[in-house]
Amino acid sequence: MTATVTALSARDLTLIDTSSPARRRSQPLPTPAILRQRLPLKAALAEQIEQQRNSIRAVLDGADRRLLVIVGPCSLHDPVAALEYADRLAELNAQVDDQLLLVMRAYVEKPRTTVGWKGLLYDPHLDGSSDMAEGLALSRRLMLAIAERGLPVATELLQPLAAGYLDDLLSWAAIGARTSESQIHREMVSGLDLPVGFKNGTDGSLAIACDAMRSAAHPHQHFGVDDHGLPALIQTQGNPDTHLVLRGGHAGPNFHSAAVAEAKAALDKQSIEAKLIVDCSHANSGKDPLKQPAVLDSVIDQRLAGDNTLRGVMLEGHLFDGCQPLKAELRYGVSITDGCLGWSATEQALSKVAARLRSA
Ligand SMILES: O=C[C@H](O)[C@H](O)COP(=O)(O)O
Ligand SMILES: C=C(OP(=O)(O)O)C(=O)O
Repeated sequence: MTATVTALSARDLTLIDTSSPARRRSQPLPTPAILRQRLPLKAALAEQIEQQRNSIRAVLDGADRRLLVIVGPCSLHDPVAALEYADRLAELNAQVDDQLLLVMRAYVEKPRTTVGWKGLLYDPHLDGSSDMAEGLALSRRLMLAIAERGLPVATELLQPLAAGYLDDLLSWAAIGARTSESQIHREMVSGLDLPVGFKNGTDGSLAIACDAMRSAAHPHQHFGVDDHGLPALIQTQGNPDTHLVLRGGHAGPNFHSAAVAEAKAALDKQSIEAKLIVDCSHANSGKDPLKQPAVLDSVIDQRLAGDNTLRGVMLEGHLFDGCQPLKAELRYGVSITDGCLGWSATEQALSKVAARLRSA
């Protein structure tokens, strides 16, 4: 029976009448194994990524006193602009890496409050054609290119079925505010060999992220698909490298010292060590990207005042300030999802942080 199933090729699968319900149609995609084979991760780059994961772990554990900075576009939509951003970030990295551990946001999946463009992985031509086979390949190519520039790659893992196409390239991942409470995401994290941040809920709830960390630290047995696209019982070992990302909530920001103290108390209640990342964007900036440097400054003030549980920050930055609606004529280097801080303000803000930390 197993032999029959595993012998089916992608072409055979297209010939099977799956009697799709009227509201659903399906189209085969390459499996994770096939995509990884087509766009392989070479041994030297795999070694670099392993070292970068360890460096991030060391910062989060407090063994390395640098500040983790996860920075980059809200979403990647234009490969040329994404790589220009990566080149600039790699250049900045050379000047600040004594104080900051820079990681580039390479977000190819976007969770939507209702509907909207769901990211490069889903719709790489930005026109609703949903060429997901190309989206998967392009996402992998871009992440490889960013990693080849020496930068650690971060992304949000939104669709667990998509993780297997990309997770070997990641040094850090987020579970977003809309999915931290999901058992399926917690199970997935439990099987990932990389540091993962759980965001507080969109309503500001810390408890769901604390529960998520405890769940993801455990081994799980769960339903999934293997690298060859076949249904599988997945058995995970538990992930010890998770942490809380404070992103604010409906009631307002949660980066001020009182909110940070509240987060630490919530973690302490569940006996989880506090290793905090503050997302300077989203509800912490009231969705005004230009307010991110002020949030960043406040985090650095708290760190310099002695709070060494603040181990990292996240910033949404692109080549130019703001955002634009997704339409035919797009401005180069401007986000098509949440507003971002432009490169010059980002560079200035991060250079200032490095200088402040250096002279502390
Ligand atoms: O960071 C991105 C957005 O805040 C998130 O994807 C939700 O976006 P939306 O509210 O525009 O759908
Ligand atoms: C969607 C994001 O964040 P959050 O889950 O906090 O809304 C993001 O960082 O792109």
